[in-house]
Amino acid sequence: MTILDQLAGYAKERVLEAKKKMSFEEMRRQALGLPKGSFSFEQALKKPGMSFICECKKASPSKGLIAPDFPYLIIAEEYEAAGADAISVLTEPKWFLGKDEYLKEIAATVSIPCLRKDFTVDEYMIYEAKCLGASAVLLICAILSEEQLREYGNICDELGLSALVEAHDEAEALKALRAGARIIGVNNRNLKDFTVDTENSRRLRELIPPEVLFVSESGVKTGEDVKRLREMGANAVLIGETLMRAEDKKKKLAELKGSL
Ligand SMILES: O=C(O)c1ccccc1NCC(=O)[C@H](O)[C@H](O)COP(=O)(O)O
Repeated sequence: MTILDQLAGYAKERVLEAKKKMSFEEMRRQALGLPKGSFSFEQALKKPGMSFICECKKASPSKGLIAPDFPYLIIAEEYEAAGADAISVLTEPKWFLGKDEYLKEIAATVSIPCLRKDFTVDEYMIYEAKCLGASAVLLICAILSEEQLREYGNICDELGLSALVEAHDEAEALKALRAGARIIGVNNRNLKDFTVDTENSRRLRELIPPEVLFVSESGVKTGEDVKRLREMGANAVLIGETLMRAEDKKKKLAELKGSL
């Protein structure tokens, strides 16, 4: 069983528990009662040049504990002040030590869009993301059928949320396109052995039409990486560990933007 299977299996258990606290009907009712979102995440990625999605992540399956102290609100404010275009907030509790509260508080504090970075396995999680203040959710091709990608994309459209549809290989990128994805994230991390190769973005970029926003995820460490990804046509980079480990996040983001 891959780590993704385990993450998806546990997400299904979490949804069952969450539904005991608030029913699907009630969660949906509350989400639909909120003002429709303005697809602000998608808009943020449409600006000319490279957009930066900066991640708040305490731990991960591949790296274990990354940030023992995790002043998530300060980190989010630093990202915003440093010129991040959007913030990715991990809410998965077991392997990433994330919490829904992190997203709720960050989204209420910053004015840039927030992505709920979690392992969406049920439409309940999309309505929940809206109630937590997210502007976008992650849909992973490896754990969702094409039909689910399409259905969940429609729910996002109804709520005004953006869907970042994640692909790891050619077959998944084509599946995302068939399902109507408007933003495709290519993960450079091989989730079987955790190796990272940003060339994965180059391989898949060619398959994805220019009108579909292209996000390169994972393993971005230097300004040179960012420059290379921009040259290969990425609209945005999603950066976690490099920023989380940086003492001075403003300086690190400036460095990453520097060579553009
Ligand atoms: O990072 C992991 O170990 C991981 C394992 C299994 C599923 C997902 C995983 N990471 C999620 C991410 O997509 C990254 O947090 C994100 O792309 C940022 O990556 P990085 O800049 O390398 O921290």
